Amino acid sequence: MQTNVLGYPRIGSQRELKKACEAYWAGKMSLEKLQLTARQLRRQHWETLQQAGIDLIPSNDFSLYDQVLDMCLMTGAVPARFQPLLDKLVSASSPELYFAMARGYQKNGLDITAMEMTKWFDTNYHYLVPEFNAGQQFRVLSTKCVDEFKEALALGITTKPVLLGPVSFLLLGKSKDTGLHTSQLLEQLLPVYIQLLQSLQQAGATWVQLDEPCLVLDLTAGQQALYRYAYTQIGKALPSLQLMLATYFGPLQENTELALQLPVQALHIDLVRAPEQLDAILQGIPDGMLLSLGIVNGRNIWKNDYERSLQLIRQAAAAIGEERLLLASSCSLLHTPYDLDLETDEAVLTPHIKSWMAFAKQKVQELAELRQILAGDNSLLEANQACLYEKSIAAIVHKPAVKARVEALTEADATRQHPFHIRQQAQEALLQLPLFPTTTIGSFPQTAEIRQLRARLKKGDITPAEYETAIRAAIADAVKWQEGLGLDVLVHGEFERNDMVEYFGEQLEGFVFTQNGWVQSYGSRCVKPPVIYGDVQRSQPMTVAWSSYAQSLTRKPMKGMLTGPVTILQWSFVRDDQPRADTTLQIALAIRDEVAELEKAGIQVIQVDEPAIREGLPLRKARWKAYLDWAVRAFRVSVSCVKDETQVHTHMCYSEFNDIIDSIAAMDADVITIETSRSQMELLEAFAAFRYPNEIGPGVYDIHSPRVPTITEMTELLEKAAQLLPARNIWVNPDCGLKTRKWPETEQALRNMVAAAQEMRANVLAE
Ligand SMILES: CN1c2c(nc(N)[nH]c2=O)NC[C@@H]1CNc1ccc(C(=O)N[C@@H](CCC(=O)N[C@@H](CCC(=O)N[C@@H](CCC(=O)O)C(=O)O)C(=O)O)C(=O)O)cc1
Ligand SMILES: N[C@@H](CCS)C(=O)O
Ligand SMILES: [Zn+2]
Repeated sequence: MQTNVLGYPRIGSQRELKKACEAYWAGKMSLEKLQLTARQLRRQHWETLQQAGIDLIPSNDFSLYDQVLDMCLMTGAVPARFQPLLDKLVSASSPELYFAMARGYQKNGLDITAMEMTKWFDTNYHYLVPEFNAGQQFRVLSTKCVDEFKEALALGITTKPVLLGPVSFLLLGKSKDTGLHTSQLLEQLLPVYIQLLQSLQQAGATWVQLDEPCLVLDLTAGQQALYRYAYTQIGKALPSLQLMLATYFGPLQENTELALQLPVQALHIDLVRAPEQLDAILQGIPDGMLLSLGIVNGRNIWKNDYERSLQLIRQAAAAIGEERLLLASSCSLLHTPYDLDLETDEAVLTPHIKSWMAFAKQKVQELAELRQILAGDNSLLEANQACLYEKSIAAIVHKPAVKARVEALTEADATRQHPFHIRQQAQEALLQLPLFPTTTIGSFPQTAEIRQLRARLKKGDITPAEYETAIRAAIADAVKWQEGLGLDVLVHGEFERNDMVEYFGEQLEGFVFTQNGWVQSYGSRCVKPPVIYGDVQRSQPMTVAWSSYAQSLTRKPMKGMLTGPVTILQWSFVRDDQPRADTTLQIALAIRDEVAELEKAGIQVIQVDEPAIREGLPLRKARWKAYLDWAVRAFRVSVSCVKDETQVHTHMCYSEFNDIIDSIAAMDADVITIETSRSQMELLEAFAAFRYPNEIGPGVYDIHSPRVPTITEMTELLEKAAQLLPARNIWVNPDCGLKTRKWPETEQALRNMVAAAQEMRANVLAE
């Protein structure tokens, strides 16, 4: 049986790629050095996989920024606004155009906005959204996949190039012209894919993996037909190239027959997310097609349950024969950290919990071990079973009091004392805010100085007291500064947080965190998801001291700032021994305790961020309701303990809510702040059509760009909002937190934002 890895992390075990890219962007590293770093990383990854005995080693899974952006360059799908950079493109491998598409370009008299970024399926990874126009032309502009294949070959490693398949590439893209459906472009796109595949074959590739994750979505008959057309054409053009069609993140369901009919040599299926699909696949798989069994979880950090994997492998082997099977990761390992062996500090990750875990490098070993077990090495199986059994009964995992508290939850615990219209009056009386009140989403710039403070604290170079004094000083500055700008509801700035999820994970029982467990979120930005291993509870206040201190510095309302239960769950590595809903309710109770304590400490406005609620939505519509029911309930449990006059905010970004607006309303937050500026308030139409009753802060400027929005731009957006919603319900705020921004642009942008709100107030008075 062969082993197969769909993709490997690429940011570097010490985040070498992040550091190199950021240094290159800052003009502190040469292009040659950046390219050398990238080459070294690719080599390390290939050699790691080779040494583990993996048969199908991926290439072109590496990316300087994003694999979908790479595909745009390989197919020449460059949006027209980048034409000036395309015109002066010296070499296809020059990254100026590439990084401009990812990050925008404000140089040499040009001001070009970046491509839009959105979530990669239900993960916390973000890809750049391909943009297509009516006159779209495609051509091979970059030969990255061929270059990297040759690079590995020169090292003596024959790899399996990985490309995002043509249909998913189009379906994940966006049409920029009304009347154009991205699917209409397939015919023009295919010759470019065929040319790339021919070049790969000429270079010596025998296997190519085409990722088609859209096959696990609800597809229309038209979209299904695209698959038939695309793969028939590719199959005809390249009869002797072995294609592996890779599906992941869910079951094929009604697309099973379609996938099995496509003229490909192998199909990869995700048996971690969807083991139930194996029966149907085995029944329908045509003679001669190989099956890659995705049994090692690419989305989590727990050791594989060998017994369970072996059952699936044996079932498949009995049906179609061992020689037609490949043992594989469920999806790319991009979503897991590098190497558990780098977790050496036992005070951070105890050896006990560490013994239950596997990162990317260990997962690759697991594939090799499964093969050894199949060849008769029972000791590996026994060791694995002993470890998993010990984990299942470990006293540190189970806390009966936590389970009992969740079970005792009632509807009243998830319901505020009075309906919104009564609360709104109480809050208006207490807070005395002007019309169009201004606020920000929570974080202010996480400068190098602030991050270094934390790094020095970790190293023991400064004491906790010195750290606290420095963070308090940053908060005091931020409070004064916000008062100076004239903002109405202030924030403390979140300077004490490394990350909005990790910070809570570090303080809650039932969580552990890691030293090096970095995972790419987008481009050079990484997150270190905490690990939920057991029942969750709060043993001490997590934010109250910081918020109370900030409130003590001002008479204006200071927002308490928390991350919501669904987002904490979604952005952590979760335990795999109980339903996600149960874990979320445990987190909700911990947040509820914090909310109650903030209120007791005199905080009148409390924001509970839920940016990941949309991302957590199941990929198939049929499963939405069940998810939304528990997700909304968890949010309500986390905030419903407060008095009517305590104003509960929530915040969401990267969100397309049009089809879940009723659930957003059911969360019953007094105020919701949302990302809307890039879509020109499009989202508000859904809120208006639904007659969304509570208050809304539609983002009036994009925080992903250093660009400072003008007052007029923001008043225009607010005018649009005022046409759709009652003025009484509108807040004025940016799209999201400002942690990735620098202070000078933040100050100018917020100054303009306050001026825009003042103009809106004056207009209302004049009417
Ligand atoms: C809102 N978003 C978030 C998502 N997921 C999260 N878990 N958190 C989020 O906020 N998903 C959706 C979006 C994604 N957006 C972002 C935005 C920004 C980042 C980001 O900036 N990440 C940082 C890492 C943050 C962090 O953990 N910082 C630590 C450690 C910092 C560090 O690197 N320290 C240095 C030493 C200090 C120095 O010299 O500068 C070191 O260790 O070498 C901290 O602040 O303490 C990033 O840099 O990538 C992520 C997602
Ligand atoms: N309060 C967080 C929300 C990010 S989604 C912040 O401001 O960064
Ligand atoms: Zn946000």
